[in-house]
Amino acid sequence: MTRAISLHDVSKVYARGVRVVDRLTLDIAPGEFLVLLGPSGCGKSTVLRMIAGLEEITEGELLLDGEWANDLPPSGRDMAMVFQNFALYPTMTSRDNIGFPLRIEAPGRDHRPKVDATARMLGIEDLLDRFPAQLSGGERQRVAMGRAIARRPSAFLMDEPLSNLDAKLRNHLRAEISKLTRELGVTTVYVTHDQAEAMSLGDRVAVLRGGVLQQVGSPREVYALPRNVFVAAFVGTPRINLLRGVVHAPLDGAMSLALGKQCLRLPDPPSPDHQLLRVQQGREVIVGLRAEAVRIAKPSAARPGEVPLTGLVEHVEYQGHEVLVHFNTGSHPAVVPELEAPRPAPRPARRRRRDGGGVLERIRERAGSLRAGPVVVLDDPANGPANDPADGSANGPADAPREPALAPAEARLPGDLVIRTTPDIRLRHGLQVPLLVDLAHLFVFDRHGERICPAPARLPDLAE
Ligand SMILES: Nc1ncnc2c1ncn2[C@@H]1O[C@H](COP(=O)(O)OP(=O)(O)OP(=O)(O)O)[C@@H](O)[C@H]1O
Repeated sequence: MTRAISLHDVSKVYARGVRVVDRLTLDIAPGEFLVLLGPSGCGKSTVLRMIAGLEEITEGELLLDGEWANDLPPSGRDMAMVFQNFALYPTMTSRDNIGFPLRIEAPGRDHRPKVDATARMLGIEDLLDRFPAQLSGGERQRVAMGRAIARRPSAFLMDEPLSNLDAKLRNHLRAEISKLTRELGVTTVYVTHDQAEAMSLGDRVAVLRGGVLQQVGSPREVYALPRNVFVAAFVGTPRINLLRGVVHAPLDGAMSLALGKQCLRLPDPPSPDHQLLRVQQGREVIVGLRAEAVRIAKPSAARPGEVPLTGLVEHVEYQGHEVLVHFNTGSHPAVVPELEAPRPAPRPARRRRRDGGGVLERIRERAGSLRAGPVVVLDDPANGPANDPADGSANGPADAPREPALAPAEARLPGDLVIRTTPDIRLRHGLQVPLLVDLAHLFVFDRHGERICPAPARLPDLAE
């Protein structure tokens, strides 16, 4: 049996009033492999523990196969957990460790056939008589998996099960977990902060930031259509290039995105997606370009939808099958605080507006809190607050400057634009190189980090 797991508006507040999970809604289908992805401390394990019944739910409801389950004891949930620290009993052999949950469930019965079948499935038959201290990390994790699988639970809850293993073993076990859970057809919720792991394992990936769900979708969706700058930057390697830009939308000519010393000219007439950028005229935005959105080629080689740019080579990273080239294009990178800082910054207190608070403002403030603070920081510590020519103080709280920058831009790698190319192209430091940007792969985010191009599924109300 496999089960549906639903979380509706679930929050977790710890003793001292810290809200670590904030109104999380997620429906996980029977047999689905869902990955909870996010930086350290964003609340992933807390969500998993609430599903397991190891942590009380402060607000909201948990439904298992449609039945209210907030107060169901862990033993009544028929779920198995696998942790990152393997959690084996040191004085038991692998056979006894795997058979332990079976003995608890049905004492006195002969569980050898089930234990043997599980060991065969995991390829660990020859390890059954060893104690944990006589096993390698990978072998221990296989035994831990065996213990979770043996009693055929209706759901697996895995909390970073591979993070204590080396890279090669991790890749190998990742493939095994994927194969195994698919064969068993059991609903799996898997926690990780490793985006590559999330992308390769999940049917869907739920990205969390500061306890707030940012986006849930297939790996392809979250990569190709990230809802905000945080998701765009968290998913994909090398990290997406995020550049500060300004929209120029004259009434009688082509629109363009100014990127520091250069600009990207948009086609005229504009595409429906680009047309939506008109309302941003004069405003600062964040331009997102993945490494594959830019190629080295002369303007004369441009295909439809490609526009020129030039870059000065600052650093070349040879990776064997490909080369990452870091260019200086004269633009300014946008900073995403949680991705630059080793630990997420504490959630700052919300600032009160000087001009008092009406109902509309309170609604806006609540919407702001759903985003768990600014996703991106455009204020440059060196140059003072970002200026926004179109945006006077009258534009309301949505446009008001938010909290100051939390991470220095100096922590970044050299250059402002990283692109991927083939190893046969020889480039040296200091060379000026012609580039072509494929506008089909251009993202534009508003100054708060929400995607505005390609157009989001739900267009923001212009009054918001
Ligand atoms: N029992 C507790 N009491 C108070 N705060 C807690 C408790 N357990 C966790 N937290 C806090 O809740 C937040 C979320 O923790 P959680 O372990 O869910 O994050 P995570 O995303 O799984 O992080 P990691 O990847 O580092 O394990 C953290 O700030 C953590 O310090």
